Amino acid sequence: MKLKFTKMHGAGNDFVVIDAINQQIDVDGISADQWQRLADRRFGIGADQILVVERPNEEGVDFRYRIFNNDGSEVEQCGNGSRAFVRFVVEKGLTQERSIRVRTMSGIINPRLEDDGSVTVDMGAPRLDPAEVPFDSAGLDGKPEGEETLWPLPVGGEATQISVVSMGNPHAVQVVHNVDTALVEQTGPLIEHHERFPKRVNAGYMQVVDRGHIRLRVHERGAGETLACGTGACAAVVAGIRRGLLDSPVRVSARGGELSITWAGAGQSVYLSGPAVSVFEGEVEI
Ligand SMILES: N[C@@H](CCC[C@H](N)C(=O)O)C(=O)O
Repeated sequence: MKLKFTKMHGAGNDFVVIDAINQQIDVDGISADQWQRLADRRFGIGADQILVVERPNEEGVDFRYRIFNNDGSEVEQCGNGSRAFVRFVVEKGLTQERSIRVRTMSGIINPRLEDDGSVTVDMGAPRLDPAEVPFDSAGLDGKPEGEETLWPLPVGGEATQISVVSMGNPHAVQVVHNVDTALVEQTGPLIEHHERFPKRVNAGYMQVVDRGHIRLRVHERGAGETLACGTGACAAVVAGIRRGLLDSPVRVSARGGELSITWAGAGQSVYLSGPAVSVFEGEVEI
């Protein structure tokens, strides 16, 4: 089967975007191996995630957005991808609107393409109950810090203090002194596969620069460390505000670019802003 695709990125988090509206594709018939090959940087196009654009099967939303990590797993949410998504559907003429409602596996999000080409996304409210992440906290002695609970997660023989946040997808966030020297490659995979996270987890490492600025690295579930993670940025800022370390809005410096996060507190939506760029188009055999 031949597929037309667009290669895009948001702050260096890169995507293969596939239009499954104008192409007849049996998305559920594509195996994890085939997604992996498409995303492979040597044998395929190369991407952290593959994003599929579909018509919704319900009223009140404009599109259905499906997300596959480069290990072939389908996941609930992708923040940077949602910015690429709205840019793609506008540029391809799939909508006349610049603000759209999009169904993901974990709910409805609302990305808006601004006149300067940047995108702001209403990502919905964070879910803060550990059971919703999901995180198994049974028997762990969580310590309150501000409105947040810090959990002592044993990682590589050390008790790492983590916050757990769901942005539709699961995140474990820790504060580090310096992101450049944080042991992301070593501990990221251990946290991702930790037995306390039954659906695995994205592991975030946040350095607080000041109350309105963090530096962030994220080892992503199913993709390894990426140059930026949109939901990871939302989760880190939510955790930082709840711990009393940050005030909204917060600038997030990732290795691939800058994001901005706004959050007014519990029960409120998190807003993610940043770039979305088309790189090239092509056709691939899968
Ligand atoms: N890059 C993303 C998140 C993609 C999904 C994640 N790896 C997961 O498995 O939950 C973002 O920008 O949010």
